[in-house]
Amino acid sequence: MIKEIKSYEKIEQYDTEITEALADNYKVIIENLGEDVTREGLQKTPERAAKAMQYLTHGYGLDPLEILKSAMFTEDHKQMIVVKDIEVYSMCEHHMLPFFGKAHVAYIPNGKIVGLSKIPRVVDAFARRMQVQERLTDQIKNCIQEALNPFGVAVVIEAQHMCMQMRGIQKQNSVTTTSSFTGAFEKDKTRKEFISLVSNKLS
Ligand SMILES: Nc1nc2c(ncn2[C@@H]2O[C@H](COP(=O)(O)OP(=O)(O)OP(=O)(O)O)[C@@H](O)[C@H]2O)c(=O)[nH]1
Ligand SMILES: [Zn+2]
Repeated sequence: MIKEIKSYEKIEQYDTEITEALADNYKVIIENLGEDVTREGLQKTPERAAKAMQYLTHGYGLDPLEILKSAMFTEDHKQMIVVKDIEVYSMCEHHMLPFFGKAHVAYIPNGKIVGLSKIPRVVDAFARRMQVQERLTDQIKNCIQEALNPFGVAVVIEAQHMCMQMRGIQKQNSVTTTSSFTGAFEKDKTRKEFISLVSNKLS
Protein backbone atom coordinates (compact mmCIF):
# COMPACT_ATOMS: atom_id res chain seq x y z
CA MET A 1 0.00 0.00 0.00
CA ILE A 2 1.20 3.53 -0.69
CA LYS A 3 2.12 5.07 2.63
CA GLU A 4 2.61 8.74 1.92
CA ILE A 5 0.69 10.31 -0.93
CA LYS A 6 2.59 13.18 -2.47
CA SER A 7 4.02 12.22 -5.84
CA TYR A 8 2.82 8.88 -7.09
CA GLU A 9 5.62 8.57 -9.58
CA LYS A 10 8.26 7.82 -6.97
CA ILE A 11 8.94 4.12 -6.86
CA GLU A 12 9.95 4.17 -3.19
CA GLN A 13 6.37 4.99 -2.24
CA TYR A 14 5.24 1.55 -3.30
CA ASP A 15 5.71 -1.05 -0.60
CA THR A 16 8.22 -3.50 -2.10
CA GLU A 17 6.71 -6.61 -0.50
CA ILE A 18 3.20 -5.82 -1.68
CA THR A 19 4.40 -4.87 -5.15
CA GLU A 20 6.29 -8.17 -5.45
CA ALA A 21 3.34 -10.21 -4.18
CA LEU A 22 0.96 -8.48 -6.58
CA ALA A 23 3.41 -8.85 -9.47
CA ASP A 24 3.68 -12.59 -8.80
CA ASN A 25 -0.10 -12.83 -8.97
CA TYR A 26 -0.27 -10.78 -12.17
CA LYS A 27 2.32 -13.10 -13.72
CA VAL A 28 -0.04 -16.02 -13.08
CA ILE A 29 -3.03 -14.08 -14.37
CA ILE A 30 -1.22 -13.18 -17.60
CA GLU A 31 -0.17 -16.80 -18.09
CA ASN A 32 -3.70 -18.01 -17.36
CA LEU A 33 -4.92 -15.65 -20.06
CA GLY A 34 -2.73 -17.57 -22.51
CA GLU A 35 0.04 -15.03 -22.90
CA ASP A 36 3.81 -15.46 -22.74
CA VAL A 37 4.94 -13.38 -19.77
CA THR A 38 8.59 -13.71 -20.85
CA ARG A 39 8.12 -11.92 -24.15
CA GLU A 40 9.70 -8.48 -24.33
CA GLY A 41 6.55 -6.37 -24.06
CA LEU A 42 5.23 -8.29 -21.07
CA GLN A 43 8.37 -8.78 -19.01
CA LYS A 44 7.78 -5.75 -16.80
CA THR A 45 3.99 -5.85 -17.05
CA PRO A 46 3.34 -7.72 -13.77
CA GLU A 47 5.29 -5.07 -11.85
CA ARG A 48 3.66 -2.22 -13.78
CA ALA A 49 0.21 -3.66 -13.17
CA ALA A 50 1.04 -4.17 -9.49
CA LYS A 51 1.93 -0.50 -9.13
CA ALA A 52 -1.01 0.67 -11.22
CA MET A 53 -3.46 -1.28 -9.08
CA GLN A 54 -1.93 0.10 -5.89
CA TYR A 55 -2.26 3.58 -7.30
CA LEU A 56 -5.88 2.98 -8.33
CA THR A 57 -6.69 1.92 -4.75
CA HIS A 58 -4.45 4.34 -2.85
CA GLY A 59 -7.50 5.73 -1.05
CA TYR A 60 -7.16 2.94 1.52
CA GLY A 61 -4.01 4.71 2.74
CA LEU A 62 -5.79 8.02 3.24
CA ASP A 63 -7.91 9.26 6.15
CA PRO A 64 -10.66 11.45 4.64
CA LEU A 65 -11.81 12.81 7.98
CA GLU A 66 -8.27 13.93 8.80
CA ILE A 67 -8.01 15.57 5.37
CA LEU A 68 -10.98 17.79 6.21
CA LYS A 69 -9.90 18.40 9.80
CA SER A 70 -6.49 19.56 8.60
CA ALA A 71 -7.95 22.73 7.06
CA MET A 72 -11.07 23.85 8.89
CA PHE A 73 -11.58 27.53 9.63
CA THR A 74 -14.06 29.42 11.77
CA GLU A 75 -16.17 31.62 9.50
CA ASP A 76 -19.62 33.15 9.83
CA HIS A 77 -20.73 32.38 6.28
CA LYS A 78 -24.16 30.83 5.96
CA GLN A 79 -24.60 30.47 2.21
CA MET A 80 -24.34 27.33 0.14
CA ILE A 81 -20.82 26.44 -1.00
CA VAL A 82 -20.74 24.33 -4.15
CA VAL A 83 -17.74 22.55 -5.65
CA LYS A 84 -18.85 21.02 -8.91
CA ASP A 85 -17.35 19.00 -11.75
CA ILE A 86 -14.87 17.15 -9.56
CA GLU A 87 -13.40 14.36 -11.68
CA VAL A 88 -14.00 10.93 -10.19
CA TYR A 89 -12.04 7.81 -11.05
CA SER A 90 -13.00 4.73 -9.12
CA MET A 91 -12.99 0.94 -9.39
CA CYS A 92 -16.17 -1.10 -9.56
CA GLU A 93 -15.87 -3.63 -6.77
CA HIS A 94 -17.78 -6.28 -8.72
CA HIS A 95 -15.62 -6.44 -11.82
CA MET A 96 -12.51 -4.44 -10.85
CA LEU A 97 -13.08 -2.22 -13.85
CA PRO A 98 -13.11 1.58 -13.73
CA PHE A 99 -16.09 3.79 -13.33
CA PHE A 100 -15.56 7.48 -13.85
CA GLY A 101 -17.40 10.76 -14.08
CA LYS A 102 -18.02 13.86 -12.01
CA ALA A 103 -18.98 14.67 -8.47
CA HIS A 104 -20.82 17.79 -7.36
CA VAL A 105 -20.57 18.60 -3.67
CA ALA A 106 -22.23 21.32 -1.60
CA TYR A 107 -22.56 22.24 2.04
CA ILE A 108 -24.06 25.04 4.10
CA PRO A 109 -21.60 25.97 6.85
CA ASN A 110 -22.54 26.20 10.48
CA GLY A 111 -19.61 28.18 11.86
CA LYS A 112 -16.86 26.24 10.08
CA ILE A 113 -15.69 26.22 6.49
CA VAL A 114 -13.11 23.90 4.97
CA GLY A 115 -10.23 24.56 2.57
CA LEU A 116 -11.76 24.16 -0.89
CA SER A 117 -9.17 21.71 -2.19
CA LYS A 118 -10.02 19.35 0.64
CA ILE A 119 -13.40 18.54 -0.92
CA PRO A 120 -11.92 16.97 -4.08
CA ARG A 121 -9.29 15.34 -1.87
CA VAL A 122 -12.02 13.65 0.14
CA VAL A 123 -13.76 12.58 -3.07
CA ASP A 124 -10.48 11.01 -4.22
CA ALA A 125 -9.78 9.36 -0.88
CA PHE A 126 -13.06 7.45 -1.10
CA ALA A 127 -13.06 6.99 -4.89
CA ARG A 128 -9.62 5.41 -5.04
CA ARG A 129 -10.86 2.18 -3.52
CA MET A 130 -13.00 -0.71 -4.65
CA GLN A 131 -16.42 0.87 -4.66
CA VAL A 132 -20.02 1.03 -5.70
CA GLN A 133 -21.23 4.43 -6.76
CA GLU A 134 -23.96 4.59 -4.13
CA ARG A 135 -21.57 3.93 -1.22
CA LEU A 136 -19.04 6.39 -2.61
CA THR A 137 -21.75 9.07 -2.68
CA ASP A 138 -22.85 8.34 0.89
CA GLN A 139 -19.33 8.16 2.28
CA ILE A 140 -18.40 11.59 0.93
CA LYS A 141 -21.60 13.06 2.37
CA ASN A 142 -21.17 11.40 5.78
CA CYS A 143 -17.54 12.48 6.06
CA ILE A 144 -18.30 16.15 5.38
CA GLN A 145 -21.27 16.04 7.74
CA GLU A 146 -19.15 14.52 10.51
CA ALA A 147 -16.19 16.85 10.13
CA LEU A 148 -17.98 20.17 9.70
CA ASN A 149 -21.39 19.60 11.28
CA PRO A 150 -22.87 21.93 8.64
CA PHE A 151 -26.56 22.76 8.15
CA GLY A 152 -26.55 20.31 5.26
CA VAL A 153 -24.47 18.40 2.72
CA ALA A 154 -25.33 17.43 -0.84
CA VAL A 155 -23.40 15.04 -3.06
CA VAL A 156 -24.32 14.08 -6.61
CA ILE A 157 -22.18 11.76 -8.73
CA GLU A 158 -22.66 11.07 -12.43
CA ALA A 159 -20.58 8.19 -13.73
CA GLN A 160 -20.07 5.77 -16.56
CA HIS A 161 -19.19 2.20 -15.69
CA MET A 162 -16.74 0.35 -17.90
CA CYS A 163 -18.31 -2.92 -16.76
CA MET A 164 -21.47 -1.79 -18.55
CA GLN A 165 -19.62 -0.45 -21.59
CA MET A 166 -16.73 -2.77 -22.43
CA ARG A 167 -18.50 -5.97 -21.42
CA GLY A 168 -21.80 -7.26 -20.11
CA ILE A 169 -24.76 -5.23 -21.33
CA GLN A 170 -22.42 -3.00 -23.46
CA LYS A 171 -24.34 0.23 -23.20
CA GLN A 172 -21.90 2.92 -24.30
CA ASN A 173 -23.89 6.00 -23.33
CA SER A 174 -25.60 5.19 -20.09
CA VAL A 175 -24.73 7.46 -17.20
CA THR A 176 -25.65 6.60 -13.62
CA THR A 177 -26.56 9.45 -11.28
CA THR A 178 -26.53 8.98 -7.52
CA SER A 179 -27.29 11.54 -4.85
CA SER A 180 -27.17 11.87 -1.11
CA PHE A 181 -28.39 14.72 1.06
CA THR A 182 -28.49 15.77 4.70
CA GLY A 183 -30.15 18.54 6.69
CA ALA A 184 -31.21 21.60 4.73
CA PHE A 185 -30.82 19.75 1.44
CA GLU A 186 -33.69 17.48 2.39
CA LYS A 187 -35.91 20.55 1.91
CA ASP A 188 -37.21 21.05 -1.62
CA LYS A 189 -36.15 24.69 -1.93
CA THR A 190 -32.51 24.16 -0.92
CA ARG A 191 -32.18 21.00 -2.93
CA LYS A 192 -33.57 22.78 -6.02
CA GLU A 193 -31.10 25.64 -5.56
CA PHE A 194 -28.26 23.12 -5.47
CA ILE A 195 -29.57 21.21 -8.48
CA SER A 196 -29.97 24.43 -10.47
CA LEU A 197 -26.39 25.44 -9.63
CA VAL A 198 -25.03 22.16 -10.99
CA SER A 199 -27.84 21.35 -13.42
CA ASN A 200 -26.07 22.27 -16.64
CA LYS A 201 -23.86 19.35 -15.75
CA LEU A 202 -26.64 16.93 -14.91
CA SER A 203 -28.08 14.92 -17.71
N1 LIG B 1 -25.65 -0.65 -7.76
C1 LIG B 1 -24.46 -0.72 -8.37
N2 LIG B 1 -24.21 -1.74 -9.18
C2 LIG B 1 -23.01 -1.77 -9.80
C3 LIG B 1 -22.04 -0.80 -9.64
N3 LIG B 1 -20.98 -1.13 -10.42
C4 LIG B 1 -21.31 -2.26 -11.04
N4 LIG B 1 -22.54 -2.68 -10.67
C5 LIG B 1 -23.36 -3.84 -11.05
O1 LIG B 1 -23.04 -4.96 -10.27
C6 LIG B 1 -23.79 -6.03 -10.80
C7 LIG B 1 -23.14 -7.37 -10.57
O2 LIG B 1 -24.07 -8.29 -11.04
P1 LIG B 1 -23.77 -9.82 -11.33
O3 LIG B 1 -24.96 -10.41 -12.00
O4 LIG B 1 -23.28 -10.46 -10.08
O5 LIG B 1 -22.52 -9.74 -12.31
P2 LIG B 1 -22.47 -9.97 -13.87
O6 LIG B 1 -22.95 -11.34 -14.23
O7 LIG B 1 -21.08 -9.65 -14.32
O8 LIG B 1 -23.53 -8.89 -14.38
P3 LIG B 1 -23.63 -8.13 -15.78
O9 LIG B 1 -22.80 -6.88 -15.66
O10 LIG B 1 -25.09 -7.82 -15.92
O11 LIG B 1 -23.11 -9.02 -16.87
C8 LIG B 1 -24.00 -5.67 -12.27
O12 LIG B 1 -25.39 -5.45 -12.46
C9 LIG B 1 -23.23 -4.35 -12.45
O13 LIG B 1 -23.82 -3.47 -13.40
C10 LIG B 1 -22.33 0.28 -8.76
O14 LIG B 1 -21.54 1.20 -8.54
N5 LIG B 1 -23.55 0.26 -8.15
ZN1 LIG C 1 -18.70 -3.59 -12.54
